[in-house]
Amino acid sequence: MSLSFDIALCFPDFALQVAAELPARGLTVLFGPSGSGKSSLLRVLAGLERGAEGRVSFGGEIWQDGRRFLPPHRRGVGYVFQDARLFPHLDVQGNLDYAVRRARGRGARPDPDVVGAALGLGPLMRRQVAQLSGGQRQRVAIARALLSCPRVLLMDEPLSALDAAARAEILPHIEALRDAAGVPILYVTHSAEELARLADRVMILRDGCVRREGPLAEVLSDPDAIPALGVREAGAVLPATLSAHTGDGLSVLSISGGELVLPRVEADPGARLRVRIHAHEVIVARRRPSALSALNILPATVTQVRLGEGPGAAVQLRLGEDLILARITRRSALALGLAPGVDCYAIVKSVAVAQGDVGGFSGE
Ligand SMILES: Nc1ncnc2c1ncn2[C@@H]1O[C@H](COP(=O)(O)OP(=O)(O)OP(=O)(O)O)[C@@H](O)[C@H]1O
Repeated sequence: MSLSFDIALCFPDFALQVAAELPARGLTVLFGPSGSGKSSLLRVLAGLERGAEGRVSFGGEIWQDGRRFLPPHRRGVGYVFQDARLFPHLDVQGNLDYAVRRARGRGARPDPDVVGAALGLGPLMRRQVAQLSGGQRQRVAIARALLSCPRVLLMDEPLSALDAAARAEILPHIEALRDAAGVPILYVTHSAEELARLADRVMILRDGCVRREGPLAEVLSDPDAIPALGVREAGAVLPATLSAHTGDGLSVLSISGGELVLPRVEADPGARLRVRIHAHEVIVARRRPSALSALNILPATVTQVRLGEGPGAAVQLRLGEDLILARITRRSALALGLAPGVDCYAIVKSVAVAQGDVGGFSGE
């Protein structure tokens, strides 16, 4: 069942006005600068902002409309915060059992063993909360939210308090959760890496309003989305299938526009993946270069060119059925005569795609 809302919330110095419909399953990333209203929107949906006006409904059930207001505990929302907020006097099993007890009578409950396995909690069940690392605590918090049988899962920067190693450890678990949870997930982050790895859909908020909303591939390949993502972070995400590993530490991925050779990707041949290609790592050539160190030289066609006000230009390229972005200088875009319809080559260094840029594919 989908979650739809059209809400307004006014604080003395800030106004939030957002309307959207989240599909029945899949993960929507709410992305935007600090103070754009991301947490406030989650709080409204959870029923934690009595001052919010407008309408919120889930499937056919009205959560909020005019004077009607369903309190938080009757909405069936799972909430994961930046800090895990576990019960410190219980072990991991005790924390999960609490969620299972709370969920009683709320319909189909996920199997605790399956959730525990998906989040890698098996060996941790008898540990006290104080004996867990930050990443482990967050995994327990996510499992607990799921076992409470939520109809919607709200995750507010669940990885922001963790270091890079803990984030890398937990991201594959959230990918698995996204594909298995079967409920709408709204996930707040400032991180373009989490956005690229996890989102099925993206909603970019700024100053309390939605600036852009749509499927991940569409938003990330849009030159207009670059300012919202930041020029160093912008880049498209391509679906890929791992074809083979080579003897010299590389992996070959098949994409709709050819093959990508990357540093070894830890997955089995046949695995469906998504690969993020940073716009500033793509070089554009009008002729196929030779004697070049870069391993990926892919035939492409220019679909859009946006000249910036400064020295930069954003070029959208079609590679097979997919779109990628190249961020080059305005001078190069003009010198090469790049314009929609022009055939060219997109050149991507293998090592420009890091481990964190390759994630599990979501069966959208
Ligand atoms: N209870 C409140 N009373 C008054 N103003 C508030 C209240 N809660 C939030 N605000 C204001 O609303 C705006 C949006 O805050 P919110 O926490 O939703 O932003 P955010 O996008 O989640 O930011 P961050 O990424 O820093 O967490 C901010 O200007 C904040 O100061």
